[in-house]
Amino acid sequence: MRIIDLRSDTVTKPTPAMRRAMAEAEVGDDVYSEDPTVHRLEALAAEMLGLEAGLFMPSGTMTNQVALMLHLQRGQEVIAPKGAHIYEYEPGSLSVLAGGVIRLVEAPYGVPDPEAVRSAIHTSPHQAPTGLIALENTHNSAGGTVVPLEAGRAIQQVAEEAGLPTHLDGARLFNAATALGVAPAELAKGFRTVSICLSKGLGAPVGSVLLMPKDYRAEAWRYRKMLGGGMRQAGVLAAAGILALTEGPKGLARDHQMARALAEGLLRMHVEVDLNSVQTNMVYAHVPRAADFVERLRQAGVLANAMGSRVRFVTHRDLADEDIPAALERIESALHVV
Ligand SMILES: Cc1ncc(COP(=O)(O)O)c(CN[C@H](C(=O)O)[C@H](C)O)c1O
Repeated sequence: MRIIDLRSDTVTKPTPAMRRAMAEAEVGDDVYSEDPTVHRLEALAAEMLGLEAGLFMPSGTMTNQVALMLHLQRGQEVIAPKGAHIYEYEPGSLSVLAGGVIRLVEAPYGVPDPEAVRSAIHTSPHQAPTGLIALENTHNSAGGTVVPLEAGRAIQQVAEEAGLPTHLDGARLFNAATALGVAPAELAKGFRTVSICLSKGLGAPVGSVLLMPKDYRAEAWRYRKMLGGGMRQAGVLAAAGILALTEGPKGLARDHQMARALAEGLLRMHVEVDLNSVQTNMVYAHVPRAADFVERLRQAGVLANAMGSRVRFVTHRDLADEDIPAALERIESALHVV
């Protein structure tokens, strides 16, 4: 039986073209800044996102954490939307590495109200001083929801008035750009630092890029080295990353269509899904005893993740057209197993 893997878009495997590019990549020691393919990837990412410099890293957790280390002094606070990945799934790194604390603000569908952000900014000497405002686009635990341009701009305005920098966790920024029909650079505009993942829907096997002002790069490089992220002949990975940027976005609309079809199929089975939150390649379903249900799904040949009281399904490029209808059949059977 074909296993249908809906756990995450991180499960995407490199395409044959990526494997060829990896095998043929021109490489050098990137710790000595001598890998030409890494340089090409970083320059391409910076150009596509409209920021001055990029730094290639092994993961999105590392690009986020290096950004937090760049922005925060010890004891400072970052304001972020409730459910932010930097809080939920980067195991306390913010406190250990940047020495910071986090203040989560309500964020319906991943979009905080600008006034809620403004009122969360600390000014009293008795409180942790606010050092950064972070957003996440798309917002994973809100459902893979997008932060529209005007909403992002409004929050950047609040940050600017308070003299604060902003960071964008853009692990799935290209999904947001596809859903909104805008260029990724439009969504990145105005943020001091932007993290993008090559290894999710864009399909690269490994890696993320942190985009930033060029005068930040030396310090970011040092933090990456401090975390053990200095890589040697990383051009083998960067070659796939270049194809992820140039070819990956083309397939994202299909991922979103598959997620929509999955959500509508679940609703037909009376599974609780908020269709308004299905905006890109994720579907969160409220199913009683989510972990048990995910186990029954595994036995039926569908892989998904239990995220608290919800089950998350993520569509991606490696799914075949027939996988969503097949998954729905298996999900229905798993629903009726007592
Ligand atoms: C918004 C966001 N920002 C950062 C990251 C971290 O990227 P990696 O460290 O996994 O490369 C993720 C990964 N998300 C993973 C997934 O969705 O399967 C898990 C939850 O960590 C993310 O969703």
